[in-house]
Amino acid sequence: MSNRFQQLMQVGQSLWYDNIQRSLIKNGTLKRMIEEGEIRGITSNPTIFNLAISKSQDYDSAIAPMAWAGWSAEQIFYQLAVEDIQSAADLFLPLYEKSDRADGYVSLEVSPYLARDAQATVREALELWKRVDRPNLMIKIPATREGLEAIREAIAQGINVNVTLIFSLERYREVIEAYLSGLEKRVNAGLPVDRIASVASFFVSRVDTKVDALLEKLIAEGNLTEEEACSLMGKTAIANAKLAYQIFKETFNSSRFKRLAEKGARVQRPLWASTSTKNPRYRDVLYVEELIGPLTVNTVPPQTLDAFRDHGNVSLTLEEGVEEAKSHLAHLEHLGISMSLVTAQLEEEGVKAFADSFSTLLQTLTQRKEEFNSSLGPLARAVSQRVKVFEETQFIERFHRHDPFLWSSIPEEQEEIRKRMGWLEAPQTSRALVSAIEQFAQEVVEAGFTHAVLLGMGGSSLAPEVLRQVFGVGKIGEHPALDLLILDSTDPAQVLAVESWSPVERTLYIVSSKSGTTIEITAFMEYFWKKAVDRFGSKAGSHFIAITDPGTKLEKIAKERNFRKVFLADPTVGGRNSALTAFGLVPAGLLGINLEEFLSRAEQISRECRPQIPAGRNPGLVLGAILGESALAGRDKVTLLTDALWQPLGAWLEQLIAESSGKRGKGIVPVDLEPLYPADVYGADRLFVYLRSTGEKDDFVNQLVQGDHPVVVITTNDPMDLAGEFYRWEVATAVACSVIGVNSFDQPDVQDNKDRSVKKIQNFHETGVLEQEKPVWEKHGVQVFSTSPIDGLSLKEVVMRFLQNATQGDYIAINAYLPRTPEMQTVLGKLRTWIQQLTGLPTTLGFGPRFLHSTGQLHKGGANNGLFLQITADSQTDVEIPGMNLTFGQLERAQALGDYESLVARGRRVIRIHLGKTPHEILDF
Ligand SMILES: O=P(O)(O)OC[C@H]1O[C@](O)(CO)[C@@H](O)[C@@H]1O
Ligand SMILES: O=C[C@H](O)[C@H](O)COP(=O)(O)O
Repeated sequence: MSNRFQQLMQVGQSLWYDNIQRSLIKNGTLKRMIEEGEIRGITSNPTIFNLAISKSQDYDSAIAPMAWAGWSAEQIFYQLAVEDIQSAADLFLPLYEKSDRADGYVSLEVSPYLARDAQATVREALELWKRVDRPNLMIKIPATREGLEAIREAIAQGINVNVTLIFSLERYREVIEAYLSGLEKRVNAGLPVDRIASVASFFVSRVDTKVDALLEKLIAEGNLTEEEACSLMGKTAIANAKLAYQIFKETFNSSRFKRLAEKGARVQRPLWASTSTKNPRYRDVLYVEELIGPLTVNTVPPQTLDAFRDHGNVSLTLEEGVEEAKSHLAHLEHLGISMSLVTAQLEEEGVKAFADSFSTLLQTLTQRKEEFNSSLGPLARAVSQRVKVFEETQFIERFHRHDPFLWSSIPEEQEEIRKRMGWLEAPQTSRALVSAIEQFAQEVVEAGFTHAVLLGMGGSSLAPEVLRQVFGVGKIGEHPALDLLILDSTDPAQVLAVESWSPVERTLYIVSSKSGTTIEITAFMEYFWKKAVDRFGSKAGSHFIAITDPGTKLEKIAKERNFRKVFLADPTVGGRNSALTAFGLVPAGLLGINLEEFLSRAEQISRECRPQIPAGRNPGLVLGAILGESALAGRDKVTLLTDALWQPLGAWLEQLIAESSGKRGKGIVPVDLEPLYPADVYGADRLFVYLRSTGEKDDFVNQLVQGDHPVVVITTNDPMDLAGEFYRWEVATAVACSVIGVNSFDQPDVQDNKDRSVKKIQNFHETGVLEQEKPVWEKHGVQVFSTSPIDGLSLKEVVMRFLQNATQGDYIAINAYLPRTPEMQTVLGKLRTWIQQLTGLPTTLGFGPRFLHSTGQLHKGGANNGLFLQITADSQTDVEIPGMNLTFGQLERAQALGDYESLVARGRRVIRIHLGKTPHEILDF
């Protein structure tokens, strides 16, 4: 603590901060200021909140759900204010306790509209007291005539009161009287008074502003010399305050107060408010330096605090010049400046100014709310209705109780659901993993590892991939962290590409499988295990780790093979909800991400999703309402728009949304990385979600909104917010599934695909061929497979014929069993645009077998509104999978064929284009 702050405290004055702003709370500034001893309390008022909310974007993410839920501007304001006040109060709690409840208070003002209504003020004061629910809260009540009654009653009811807008000495006496009689009322009723705190905010600078102006007027009228006026200017406010302090001393030294003090009552400290210097000709710390004395508080705005920190002087000034103060005021009266008139006007103007600020704030909020609301366009009504229903039916309480009826009434499914809700608490429970992961990360970098290859599919691999792309490679202690590549393809070219990326002696292989039996992952493991054994012999295990559920086959293998480490995952969390468990956190730790901070971001949002929070303020719940209502309204294509930072998140969202929702003939179709088209091209089956950081797509979004397309904008720009997004979307997806009526936590149709592939492989082992139908079209080495005849002079024509089957509401999925290289993505991206131009329909692009663990479930289990263009090719090189009597190329083909058959079996519209050895550029129509 700097000397100045220490000295101030030693002479008995507490400095409070006349400022509140969400960013100060979130970014740790407030905590630091408290810990460094700069400030010992906080005051807010409607003007401060207006500034905080209207002039920043700090509150937008909180405003959004409330706006979508249809809340009024006033409801939104109180929610925001209460949140800030609660968070600030929590930060001050240690000081409150350490100072034996002398300091550490945070003030929240009642609505300025109620300043003339005693009863309504008390009602609101009690309501806010209850709602904020913090012992170190002070409710600010203006000291109007009507306010005095409210102050007395509020004190009598046992709440802490900061009496605000005191200007005159007469009113100050009345304020003290209200305080004392409020306490006496309690004592007479046999109630305790020792926990009641109160301050009387005596306004300072505004008095000078007003009196100085009157002095100027006297000069202008020729009734006062400039010299005399100058000797009077800038002195009235301090004189007034000094006399107020004398009243304080007198009253609280009285026997009346002593009787109360014996019962534990505390003095009502004078608080110097309005202490920023308004006249730039005056010293910027004038109203601090001149009012220093014991048992007082001075609340200062940021610029005054900065000035005091820089050059404030501390000496006991408050009791100096009391006589001069009296004669100063007498002099003014003599000049015809009536202090009672001045202070009455100030009170009137003060009430009006706060009411005006409040009105401006409500107008701003109304405007923001309308912007958010209009962005939902045709969905706005249904969404707000849905949130109301959530509130009425205690949806989120049931959600947190893991009530399976929210998703299914089938007993077996319910049993499974009950076991799959652990992710809700992951931001808290996963903290237990942090030190082990950090230690392990340190160990591997010290052992010389520089690369990690994660072998996983779907939920076990997509979160790590997003983490790598969003965060890049950080540091672990002094060492660079590991660079990370995901292998989630059985395409031989991709397996080889991963192999050549990773220097085998310095690569850690992470076998990541919840079930421990996923065929692709087993194949990858065997492939790299053999390489490691060939190279390191019995030490091969030290290059491998596993992340898996307890008791899986993988755990057993890992132990047998002496893996460097096995991280056991939480079995109550399903694969696609596992980002914040070991499946995401181990790779995150190896990338050098600060896990404590990462989890605390998730925790922040998880707190907003708790049952104690009103439904309309719950960001996950409201987003879920939007996704669900949108799907019910036929807008089942959730089209993801992203700024560069969040682009990688799309793939993770795709698997979460598609695999969770796409079943029983229903589902939400995520459309990721689709090229942008003019707004009028999109159909009425779209909901857009814009994951915004820099606002690159703001113009495009405006066009969409103007075109009446619903758009949800989520703005975050710190990579650490990824943790919160994982959580928000997990909640939202589960909620949306409940709205559309599907079980979010199973993937019934994935198994069918797997079974068919396994059967194909068995058959292959018996016959030596992978069984497939006859092509219905063939030219220049390219074959097309379909259940119905199809013809055309060229491949392009065949595809066009196939696409003629599409109608409004359909989507076209390109499912490519090809290596996921940038070149391939470009060619298939062009194909996507071509299809879109031809059909006007949404398109998706997935690489097999990766998408089988993502959108694959939706393709088969969702609504029958997909047309599937499966593409396969003969790989140029192939590689053996050790111990499986199979190559990766054969496995990939078996999976493609299984996928195709599974689609056909479900009556889906599908063709397979087999390119054979023909270069994929042929698809560039
Ligand atoms: O982690 P595992 O059990 O290997 O499963 C990988 C993926 O396969 C699925 O079970 C089915 O696609 C996903 O839900 C999961 O994320
Ligand atoms: O409690 C604090 C007061 O609301 C604040 O100090 C008023 O200051 P101002 O006169 O600078 O608006």
